[in-house]
Amino acid sequence: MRQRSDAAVLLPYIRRMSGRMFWLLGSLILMLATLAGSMGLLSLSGGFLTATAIAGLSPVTAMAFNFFLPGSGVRFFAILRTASRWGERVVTHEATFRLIAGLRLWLYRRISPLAPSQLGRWHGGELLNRLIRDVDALDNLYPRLLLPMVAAGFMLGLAGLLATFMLPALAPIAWLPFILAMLVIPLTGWLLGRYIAPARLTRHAALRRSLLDCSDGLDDLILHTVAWQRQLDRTLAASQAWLALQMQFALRGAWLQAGTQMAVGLSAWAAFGLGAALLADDTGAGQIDGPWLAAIILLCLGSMEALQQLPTAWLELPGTAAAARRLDELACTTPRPAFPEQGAKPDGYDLQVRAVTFKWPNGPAVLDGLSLDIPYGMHLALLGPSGCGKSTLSQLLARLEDPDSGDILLGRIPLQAFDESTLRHLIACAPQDAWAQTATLADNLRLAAPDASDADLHAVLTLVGLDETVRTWQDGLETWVAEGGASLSGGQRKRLAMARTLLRNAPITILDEPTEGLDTPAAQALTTRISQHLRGRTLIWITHRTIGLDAFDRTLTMTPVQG
Ligand SMILES: Nc1ncnc2c1ncn2[C@@H]1O[C@H](COP(=O)(O)OP(=O)(O)OP(=O)(O)O)[C@@H](O)[C@H]1O
Repeated sequence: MRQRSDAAVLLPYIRRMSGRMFWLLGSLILMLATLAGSMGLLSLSGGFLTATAIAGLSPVTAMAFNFFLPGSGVRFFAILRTASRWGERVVTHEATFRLIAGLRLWLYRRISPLAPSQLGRWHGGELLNRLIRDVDALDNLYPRLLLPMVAAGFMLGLAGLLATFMLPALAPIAWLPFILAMLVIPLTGWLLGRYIAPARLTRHAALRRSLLDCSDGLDDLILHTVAWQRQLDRTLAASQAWLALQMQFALRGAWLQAGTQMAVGLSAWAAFGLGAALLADDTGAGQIDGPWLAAIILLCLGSMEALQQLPTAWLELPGTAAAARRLDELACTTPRPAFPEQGAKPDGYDLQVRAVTFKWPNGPAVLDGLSLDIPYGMHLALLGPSGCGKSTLSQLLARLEDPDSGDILLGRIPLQAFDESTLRHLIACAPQDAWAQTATLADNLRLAAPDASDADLHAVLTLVGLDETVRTWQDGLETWVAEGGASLSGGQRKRLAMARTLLRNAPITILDEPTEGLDTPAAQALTTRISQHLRGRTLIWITHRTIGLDAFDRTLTMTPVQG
């Protein structure tokens, strides 16, 4: 498939600026004022100093010379430059933060409906990279490229017009900074950055992935010395590859910057050479006098102020487009289980699985024509050998995935008819892999029920057999849980996730391997307690263990799909 051009990729991101027009316009006006201040200050000062020097040649002209008008002009430009520079920084930062925050929000909205298996396509580090680094890369587009381009185009065009009007012979030189800004720098920068800027981005992503693998798999990797050494070597190689590109990129940026400065310097010298030949003599013959010529030369030099951001911004532009492409890839993924905005209301809580088949993308066929009735209030134990599809069925029931064919009905209504919020209120599910947020224990529980009181939390912890332990901890419910639940034992993490699910008080609860990591008496006690607690509501209990199964209304043993 042909890759879309950088312009086509970036256009939608430029359109997204429209919501922040007020801030962007403010930023542009202040940027223009800063440039006018800087260029005016330099040019007027040059003209003023030259005029003062000439006036000082004779006492008569020195006495008659008006210092006050140009002096107040210099003061005006100096104050304008300082004040507008400060304002421009404040407003441009505000505009950028708002744009980037809006962009992040847009991206989160696009990816939040994606199923875990869809997001699982990306390495965790890669996802992080796209959410952080790629979004940040787009700030090159707004405050470093588009706004300075518009401001430079306007001011350098104006300066070119002014200089041409004052001395038409200087026109080719006076328009040089404008041509640099609008043509030479964009073209050279884009060509120089065409391959290196996107490669810099992908190498950085590779480095981040490798580093995250180091930290995520630290325990395992250290235990396998060879693997650890190999991982370190890989990370070091990724780091060196990225640094090499950084160096090349910086070098190209420096050359482009130096080339721009040299061109501006040469234009000032050319203006000096050409203007000197046209300088008015004592009799007044000639096209321009000394102070005006000095003003024009310094105006040429002052144009560097308008140009200085552009080389790096253009060099980075292909990288910015690459970042936008990577964001598009994420944002344009169609959510597989798509939920309606306004869904059906439940008419009873009986679950019916009708001839369901399911195969994971690039994976095995897991369910082949499965049919199952789970009337409301039934406690069902789901057993079967590892890999037969128990967790997959729970994901279909919770609508994290949709069946390839067949239907799942809740109160005779297909699951697809419910909006997400309604469905999540009806079916609570604790997946097999228990996850914990880096927060306090109470915060982790209140993810499911933000208004739950401490008494509610203790009650649900008692149910899962964790309350006694928590009460022995110095900070009790306020105990800090380390990243991914690393400060908890496997069994504690599991029970925390289960407690969170039970807090939801849903009519249907699915618990995947709830007794994993518990000894037999503890597993038996937990099964009995939860079964009693959920009596009258539906419970689907996925397990390998046969402990406490007499508490269930029905036991179903799944078998792997053949072939
Ligand atoms: N997200 C996924 N992407 C691709 N394949 C998957 C995914 N999840 C599960 N599978 C595959 O589907 C099959 C059924 O897995 P599942 O987790 O449902 O089995 P299970 O019966 O719950 O196993 P266990 O008792 O070991 O938890 C397995 O072959 C597994 O490799």
